[in-house]
Amino acid sequence: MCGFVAERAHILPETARRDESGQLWTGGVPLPRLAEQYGTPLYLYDVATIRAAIAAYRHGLESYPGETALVYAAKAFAAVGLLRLLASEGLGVDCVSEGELALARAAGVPAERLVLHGNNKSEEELRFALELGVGRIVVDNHDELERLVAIARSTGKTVPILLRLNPGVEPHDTHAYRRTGQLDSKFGLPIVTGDAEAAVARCLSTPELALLGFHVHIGSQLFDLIPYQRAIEQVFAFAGELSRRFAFSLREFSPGGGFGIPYTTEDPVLDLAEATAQVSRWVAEAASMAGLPLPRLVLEPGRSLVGRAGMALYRVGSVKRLPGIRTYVAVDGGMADNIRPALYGARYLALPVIERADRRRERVTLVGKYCESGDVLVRDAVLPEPVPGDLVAIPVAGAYCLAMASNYNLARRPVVVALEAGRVELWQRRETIADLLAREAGIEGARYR
Ligand SMILES: Cc1ncc(COP(=O)(O)O)c(C=O)c1O
Ligand SMILES: N[C@@H](CCCC[NH3+])C(=O)O
Repeated sequence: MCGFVAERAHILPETARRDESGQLWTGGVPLPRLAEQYGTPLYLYDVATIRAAIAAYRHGLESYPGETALVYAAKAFAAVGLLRLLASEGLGVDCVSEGELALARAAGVPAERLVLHGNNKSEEELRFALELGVGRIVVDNHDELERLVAIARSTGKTVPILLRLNPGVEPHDTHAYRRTGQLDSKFGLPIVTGDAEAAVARCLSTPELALLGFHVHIGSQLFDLIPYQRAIEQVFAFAGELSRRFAFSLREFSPGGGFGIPYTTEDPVLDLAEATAQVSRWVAEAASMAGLPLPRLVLEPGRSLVGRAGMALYRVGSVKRLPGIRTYVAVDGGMADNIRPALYGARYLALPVIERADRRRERVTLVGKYCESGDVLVRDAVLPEPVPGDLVAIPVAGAYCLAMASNYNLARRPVVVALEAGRVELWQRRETIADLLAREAGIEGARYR
């Protein structure tokens, strides 16, 4: 691995390297060849990086003296190929819609390893989840609870649930849009207002509901772990209190997901194994302080399992130089496949897929091809003086890029491949124009060519 890759090792997939000719490789595959074969924009996933992240979580969970489980938050990125891989590694899947549930089942994830989340689950979603026999429904609010009671009564099923609590803890080190633990949030039953307790009482008086425990998720892209500690303390103090007053025992607890990952070389780095071990210890301590037996501990990471494994490849199509102002380098993707810079001001690095020692380096603004001035991928990319035809890679594109992709300007969503030990596995083909037209009414049989 040359210095260029070494300096960026923690934001590149684990298997990334540059060969002597300057070509970037991942998973034993030369990326220029990959782009040639599958076209661009292309999203690749390095399987070794995903496996390493799972191993780090498992290692951290060894610090917990009770039963544990890992559940992947599919909202970060969902594809059958990925969910199959995760299921084969023993993970469950957190879903937030019928679509995600269906995809997970299609991938063969056992229903009992599925968890249904959401702050406004429809009756159809709840019924579908019960039909599948999902392992947990995480109830977010009173209205949902009543909906679920009615469905459970009509189907005669007992529903295994967790209550999502709002611990009233605000993580400050992330974008406001990614905070969920504060009282002023649409998510969860607040402890402080008595809503959580009312929901527990409702569950305990409803034989169709099997209340197994509590869930909290305080936010995403978090590096400071102290808010986790405070949320865990809140939940266990509440659970301890409940267990003294009701026939309630906390059998399961999930502190959700949310661990942050670096996107650029300036971002902090959280050691996943250490952070997991820390949270595990806090949960064990909080249970002991509250005089409760150890619950099953369920972690629910999304971004930190797949973010670093993913990389986007684009091809430059036009270069516009405004001397003294800036150089716009436009690639063949942009905000339709990665809305994060526009939505959160998220920062990324751009790397040349082929290093060109013969070209001077130029600071440029990497933009997409969509009809929005805000369609900027990287504001201050440094690349070998770009020309049309160049390939550009954006690392750490594995989470919440394609997951939030749109068909803006009727863009076709990119192809997705997984790379491992020199093998390429197609996870999702590129969307076709026929896919885009398929939902249109009144054009059956019409030709577009
Ligand atoms: C309930 C829940 N669990 C898990 C996650 C995964 O979070 P992250 O991708 O930050 O690990 C999210 C997303 O923020 C979430 O809302
Ligand atoms: N989509 C967000 C995070 C939200 C996590 C889901 N609750 C991101 O890209 O950072």
